[in-house]
Amino acid sequence: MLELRGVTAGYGRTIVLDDVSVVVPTGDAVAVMGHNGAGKTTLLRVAVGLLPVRAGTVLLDGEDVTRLRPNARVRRGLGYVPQGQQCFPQMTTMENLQLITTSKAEIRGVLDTFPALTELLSRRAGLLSGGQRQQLAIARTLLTQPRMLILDEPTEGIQPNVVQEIEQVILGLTQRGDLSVLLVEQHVGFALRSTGSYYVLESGRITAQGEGGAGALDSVRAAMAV
Ligand SMILES: Nc1ncnc2c1ncn2[C@@H]1O[C@H](COP(=O)(O)OP(=O)(O)OP(=O)(O)O)[C@@H](O)[C@H]1O
Repeated sequence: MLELRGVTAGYGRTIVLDDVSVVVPTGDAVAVMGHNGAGKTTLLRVAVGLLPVRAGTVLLDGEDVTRLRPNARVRRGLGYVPQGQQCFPQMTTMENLQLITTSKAEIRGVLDTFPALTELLSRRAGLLSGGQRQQLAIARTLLTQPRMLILDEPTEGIQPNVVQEIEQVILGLTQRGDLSVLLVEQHVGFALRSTGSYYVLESGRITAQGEGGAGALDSVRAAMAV
């Protein structure tokens, strides 16, 4: 379980998150939605330890990790896929995976989740499509064996015709049951389909929260229209 409790954080003199609390229960998937600049990425950076809090606490499986560095949080089971399909472009798909593990069994395991990558193992990551690179970025993070996966706008910058492919992959991950997922998304319909509960973040504050599913669409749209 990941819990952000009363978190305030920002950059320089600017406060971006103001007393924000979010809970991702073990095995569940939670979406955070909000307009551009609402503070979604900042929230994830705080969760991962890339940005210190000014007030509040970050708990991972009940342990206070607020002062722990990102690598210590990764060792405790946190996996982070930042925006932008980040991989090493000059290296092949396989080399990108082998930077995380040389275990053939583990790589085979992750390729079962991303069969589209199997055909692309010898292709340089820089030559993959955005959707393929996103799958590689998620696959690399899964190889670190996270219990809590944090995804920052995985469908951003992906061609509309492959967004659905990414959505299916993420849906599979959120339904695995052994993985908790915190997902930041602008595609409200997709975010609600793939998660059990949601938060709306606007101007650094949580303005709505509830259970996910198609029934929540109107409430979320109303909260985001304000
Ligand atoms: N490194 C930084 N230094 C200063 N201000 C920043 C920095 N990163 C983000 N901000 C500001 O913090 C605010 C929140 O940004 P953040 O990226 O968290 O929002 P977001 O909801 O993820 O937006 P988007 O959907 O556009 O990614 C914005 O006003 C942004 O300009």
